[in-house]
Amino acid sequence: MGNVKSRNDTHHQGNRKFTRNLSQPQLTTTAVQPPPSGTLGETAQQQQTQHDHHQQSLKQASFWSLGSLNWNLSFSTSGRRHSFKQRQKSSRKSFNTLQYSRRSKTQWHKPLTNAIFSSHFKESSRNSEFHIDHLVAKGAFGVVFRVIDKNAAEKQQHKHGQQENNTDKQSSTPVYALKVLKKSKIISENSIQQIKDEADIQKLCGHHPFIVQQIDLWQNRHNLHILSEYVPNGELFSKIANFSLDLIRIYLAEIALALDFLHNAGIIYRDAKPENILLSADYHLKLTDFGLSKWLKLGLSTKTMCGTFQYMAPEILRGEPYTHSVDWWSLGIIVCQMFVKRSPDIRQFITITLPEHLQPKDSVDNILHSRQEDLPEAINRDLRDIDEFLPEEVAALPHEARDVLKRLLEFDGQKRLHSVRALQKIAMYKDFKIEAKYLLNLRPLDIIKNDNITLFDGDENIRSAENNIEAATLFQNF
Ligand SMILES: Nc1ncnc2c1ncn2[C@@H]1O[C@H](COP(=O)(O)OP(=O)(O)OP(=O)(O)O)[C@@H](O)[C@H]1O
Repeated sequence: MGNVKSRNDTHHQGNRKFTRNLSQPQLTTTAVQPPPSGTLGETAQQQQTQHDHHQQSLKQASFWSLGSLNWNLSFSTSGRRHSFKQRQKSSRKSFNTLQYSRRSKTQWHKPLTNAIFSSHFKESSRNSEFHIDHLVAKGAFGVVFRVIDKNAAEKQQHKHGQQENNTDKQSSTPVYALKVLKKSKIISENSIQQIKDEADIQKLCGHHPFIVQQIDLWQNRHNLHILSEYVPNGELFSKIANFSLDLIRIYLAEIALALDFLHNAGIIYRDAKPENILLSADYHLKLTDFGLSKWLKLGLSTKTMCGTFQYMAPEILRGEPYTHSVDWWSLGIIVCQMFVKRSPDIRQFITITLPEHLQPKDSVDNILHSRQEDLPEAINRDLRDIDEFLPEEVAALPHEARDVLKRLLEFDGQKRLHSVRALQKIAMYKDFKIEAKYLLNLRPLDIIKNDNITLFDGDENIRSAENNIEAATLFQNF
């Protein structure tokens, strides 16, 4: 089963926040223009030279220089975004103020747009220091590339050149993930503070072993750049087809440690889902994307409605104030998906709690097109019993698995399991230490092999030169 197929599994449906399909080129890049045919006064030889140059460029596409790209991105406003945030009035006001201040101008004044972000993003551009290796993903505000540090790569080549006949010439290539965000999109979506919080939070917490580390931040005229460590094995469910109890025990503990760390640092994460959980080289987990995270002291509550529908806790869907325990609910949904490859059916629940304009379209359509007598009984009442909501396959799971699911997917946020300390005490973690050091000494790959777990070949869409050209094209036209 390939990578693409896995995205069509039930537990992935309607939950993507970016497109990875690079198979449909849209426009040609500025960096690699096809040779102009029959330009006036051009000799056949000149045309041939240009053509050869073009072919050469195609071959070298895996070494795109960021500096050579035209950074004029255009964002589609119709693009689906599955993580969402209901904006607060106070921040909307500040956006309006910004709009009025530029009313008479046709373009953003460079110093103004730079100044908006300069507290977090330095102005010295580092773009020319990196080659785009390939497009990793397209997110809500920008794109993520795998990039290579040119200088470090050259130094390494030089070193290898001196180590003739060295049997092991392979060493780690200096690669990073570069997230490029369009400033105008951030401003127009009133997300300036959100981006700054994202940068601050990742900077503060990135040293945690199960959180993606931030390396650097900078801006140029049009874009913001977040350089992070590159996590090579992709998203959790894009790579792993099925999970054993032993593997789930490790992965649940790792994400629990990351969330607990954030919570104790005064941060609520609010977007725990498989797309934001990446697999490192040795198949440990790393949490990424702090786009919905917010500074919130442990014990305090907030009420901005945000997240990804499938993973949002009942109290958020009800529009009630909520606490850090919403992250543990999301973790429960992910663990349920790992156990039975299905999500709990939250649609009935959403229908009775979300205001109509916030309901996912398919669920509203399903309801509208159903005859009254076909509507599930639960629609007209509140769901209270967790067994009504969990997939039926859960009943066949071992006791400790059912136990952890019920504790994480507790409807009452206050009763819900919401700390590593509490997790450590339950049956699933008997004789198992939920500590980073202990976990890092375990080898998930051994478990994957021993338990006959299927790994998807996740890199098929990003390796060829053609796809790298499409990556640059997509980047330009995004
Ligand atoms: N450091 C990284 N290493 C490898 N892949 C990464 C890294 N960071 C992000 N990605 C990939 O890029 C995807 C999008 O990244 P991210 O979620 O940060 O972007 P985004 O614009 O915030 O997306 P959205 O707002 O739509 O959730 C991730 O789901 C992951 O697949």
